Amino acid sequence: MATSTMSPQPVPDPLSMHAASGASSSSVPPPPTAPGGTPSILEEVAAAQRHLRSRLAGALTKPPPGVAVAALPSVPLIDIGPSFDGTLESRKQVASQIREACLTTGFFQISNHGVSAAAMAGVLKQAERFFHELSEPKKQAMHIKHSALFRGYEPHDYTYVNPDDMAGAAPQQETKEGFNWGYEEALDPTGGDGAYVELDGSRPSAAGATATTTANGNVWPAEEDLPGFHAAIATYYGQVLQLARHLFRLFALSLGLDETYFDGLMTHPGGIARLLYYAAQPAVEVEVEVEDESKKGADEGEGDTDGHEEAAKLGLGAHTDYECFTLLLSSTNPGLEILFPPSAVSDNKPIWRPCPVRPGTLTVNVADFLMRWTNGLYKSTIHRVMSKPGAGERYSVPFFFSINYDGEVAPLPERSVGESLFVPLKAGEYILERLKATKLLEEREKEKP
Ligand SMILES: O=C(O)CCC(=O)C(=O)O
Ligand SMILES: [Fe+2]
Repeated sequence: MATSTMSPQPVPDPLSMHAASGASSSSVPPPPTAPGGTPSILEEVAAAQRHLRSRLAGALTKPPPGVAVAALPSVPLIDIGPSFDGTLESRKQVASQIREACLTTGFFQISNHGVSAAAMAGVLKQAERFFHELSEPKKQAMHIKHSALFRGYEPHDYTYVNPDDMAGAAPQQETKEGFNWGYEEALDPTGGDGAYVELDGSRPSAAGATATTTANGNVWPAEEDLPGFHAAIATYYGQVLQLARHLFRLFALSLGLDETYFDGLMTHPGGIARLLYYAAQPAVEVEVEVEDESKKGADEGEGDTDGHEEAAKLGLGAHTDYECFTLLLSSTNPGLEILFPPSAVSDNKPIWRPCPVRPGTLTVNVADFLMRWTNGLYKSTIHRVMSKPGAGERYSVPFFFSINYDGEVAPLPERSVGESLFVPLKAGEYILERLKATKLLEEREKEKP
């Protein structure tokens, strides 16, 4: 079991906290006071699950009667183009918009981000080819059960991002299928610093490499099976990785830190990425409720007033992400939903809202490691994917940006985030434990020594 290096301290419920300064304190309970002892990452994993469960209980799926969609929280769009113009002034101006989004929704979308339209279209096209053109035996040969690091092909029912979905009276299978890979120096436009370590602290070993498995444990389809696949993935990954480094400098500025504050922690960053596929669900006949026009949404991709929500299938269970932040590219079919925290406008209940579809943008969300590092100041917000009948298939490419997995993280300065309640730990240890918790219980049993 991975445990963090820490002195005995209470275990805060990381997702229920608000920071000493600046955080929006939307009905968050105080952190539980644990009786002495050494808290472990496993306890934090359990706390995250408890938080998820409590937020899901009583969550609204529709605006309360009489509340206009426009009055509900949404996902801001930030034009980050000016942050590339070479002036600190412009970078600070973009950083302050990022700060506002991180303090409130924890989600924002970015335009003029520098990832080329060709790279985005290319990786989405490869996602389609992977799930439709590669034979079942070839996919199964890359099954993630062969990887200690969750690399390769993930059938829809092997992991449950919300473990509660696999248990209880009404277990719900996710519809998603995935293909996962991680950081490699060969995919990093900077070439890295030669010091990459994996989630579990291991160093890539050439001994493990084969024609389709790289030294760091990534598994790729053979070139003859999907010509051009690897090249398109590498192009997109390189661009999105560099964008993530740029964004992390803006995050540093947004926290009132020097913009190079995190630089030494992203020389060989963790960067798991996935191709995700949500199969189309056949259209069904539904009674369509006639809505009051004034309640209709101004957001793109609303799509939640069409009466199909009851028949929707769970694409990916409700969860928060684990790393620092996620950069998500998706096809134009809607499906991503965000659980906004309780507020007066939603009767003080959490409320599910669709994430707007804004072609050409990338969606950014704060994840749990950054949330705990910022002492709860930046919000890691629950989200899920629902596949609605007749909405067509959906592809997405999340990129989960982490600092170097072996980077020991000290609390951020008190002037930025208040007096931190979090204990230092290594990013890799934390993320690996969160990933393990998504595996089917029987799979975890099998792995016990
Ligand atoms: O497919 C999507 O739109 C979201 C994916 C996601 O939230 C995840 O993989 O963590
Ligand atoms: Fe996610």
